[in-house]
Amino acid sequence: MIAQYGSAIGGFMLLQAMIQKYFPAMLRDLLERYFHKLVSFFDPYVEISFPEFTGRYMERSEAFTAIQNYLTENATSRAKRLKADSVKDNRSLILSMADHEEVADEYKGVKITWSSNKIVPPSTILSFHSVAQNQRYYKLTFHQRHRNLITQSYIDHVLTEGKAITSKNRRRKLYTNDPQDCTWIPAVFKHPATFETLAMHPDRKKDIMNDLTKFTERKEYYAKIGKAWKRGYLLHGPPGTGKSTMIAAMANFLTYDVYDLELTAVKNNTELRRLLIDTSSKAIIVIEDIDCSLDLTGQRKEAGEDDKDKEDDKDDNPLKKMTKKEQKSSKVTLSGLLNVIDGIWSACGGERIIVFTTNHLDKLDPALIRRGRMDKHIEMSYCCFESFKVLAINYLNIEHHQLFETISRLFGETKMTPADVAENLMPKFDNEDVEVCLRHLIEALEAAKKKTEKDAQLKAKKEKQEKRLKWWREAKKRWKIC
Ligand SMILES: Nc1ncnc2c1ncn2[C@@H]1O[C@H](COP(=O)(O)OP(=O)(O)OP(=O)(O)O)[C@@H](O)[C@H]1O
Repeated sequence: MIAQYGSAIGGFMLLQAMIQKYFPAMLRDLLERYFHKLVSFFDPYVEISFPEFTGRYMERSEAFTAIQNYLTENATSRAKRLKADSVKDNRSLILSMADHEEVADEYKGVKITWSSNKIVPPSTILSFHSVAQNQRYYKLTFHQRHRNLITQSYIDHVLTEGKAITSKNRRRKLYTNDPQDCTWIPAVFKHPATFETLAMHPDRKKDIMNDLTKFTERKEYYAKIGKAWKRGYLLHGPPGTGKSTMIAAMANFLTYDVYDLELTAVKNNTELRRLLIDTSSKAIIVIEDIDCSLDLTGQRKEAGEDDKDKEDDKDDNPLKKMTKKEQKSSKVTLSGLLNVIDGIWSACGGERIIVFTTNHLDKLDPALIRRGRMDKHIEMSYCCFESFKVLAINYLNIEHHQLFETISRLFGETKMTPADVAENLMPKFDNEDVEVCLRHLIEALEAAKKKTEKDAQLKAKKEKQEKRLKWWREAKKRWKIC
């Protein structure tokens, strides 16, 4: 029997070799086509392959990655042979189907089979072509009577879900601009801030989250109204009120990358444009302390402000001097910045959020922050009792305490930034008790209240003196007293 099988296989291989050698290519194609038709007549199953690399330059297929993630999440639990593919956040392994493994999936009552396959290269010599051949692919098999459902709906469902999982699992990046060669330097973005841990009134947080969600869902709307798919946020408020924390919370909420743009390190408008074009979609572009970054108000200076600048130059503070020097070495102008925010360049790339932060809203040029450019102005203000409750959960893990009443009253009487509140709430020693931390905060609030009262008295005294001086000057003029 073995001899018979051997000779049959030998005969078949001889026939195949003769067909390949002597039959013209066209005739060979025709034979293959009829052969496949004959096979499909007896086999009602349809197969679709999704290779790992596609295109002329063999780029990694987005569909392959999406399917891989979909199967990892939905079907891999049923596979018997798994492969640990990569490490997620250095904590857990991502398991995917091993090569030549099969799993079943179900969609609207229809059974579908996915198999993971690999084309083994004929030779081990690595060349461009052998890399192309050494690729994995997923094969989708289903009965031909479900062809419409699978091609028109199931594949879309798999790709959409897979892409959502890809973006959820993706390691996000924090980019900073390199002053030497006008490129972005990436680092892994791992800021733990979320809207849940952000100290702010819950209603305001909800409003911001709704605004962000609406923005991400409005691709078609932006296209319809002929606007680039971008939104500007202006975060303003005193130092330590959580502007940077808010940006991290936004990035974590949207799962976007962050591009931290240091304007003083950008030489001119051309470099600025190049950097902005280089950002990916799903990105938050941040310019912190925009009032200190550049002399963007220069074009609208009022008389007398130049003298003030000269006085500032005389200032001994090295930090202030350096900022001025850096400002002078950068030739980015207000119009250059406005152009990248909402000019023709802003339409390059996909969804993007631009965030400016400032401690001095009044110092900014109105053109820079007008609605349409900076669509949403968010005031980051001093800590209120609602914000304190979030910090109490974050730092002390408590939702209520008998001292909350005193703290609530003190928040109504004085101002303290969330950064200062957080600092006072943080236990100084390992075994420090909750009450001790709350008492620290009460002491700090009372000290702040006293200081505010003293400052108010001094201010009132100064105002009174100025008023008297003014009255005296006018009186001298009126009665011509020398
Ligand atoms: N609203 C807040 N919610 C939670 N933590 C906060 C908040 N505001 C400040 N903090 C805490 O204070 C620290 C400093 O806050 P952050 O850097 O976000 O303030 P900022 O307004 O950006 O300050 P600056 O204007 O000086 O850059 C943060 O690391 C965080 O721990």
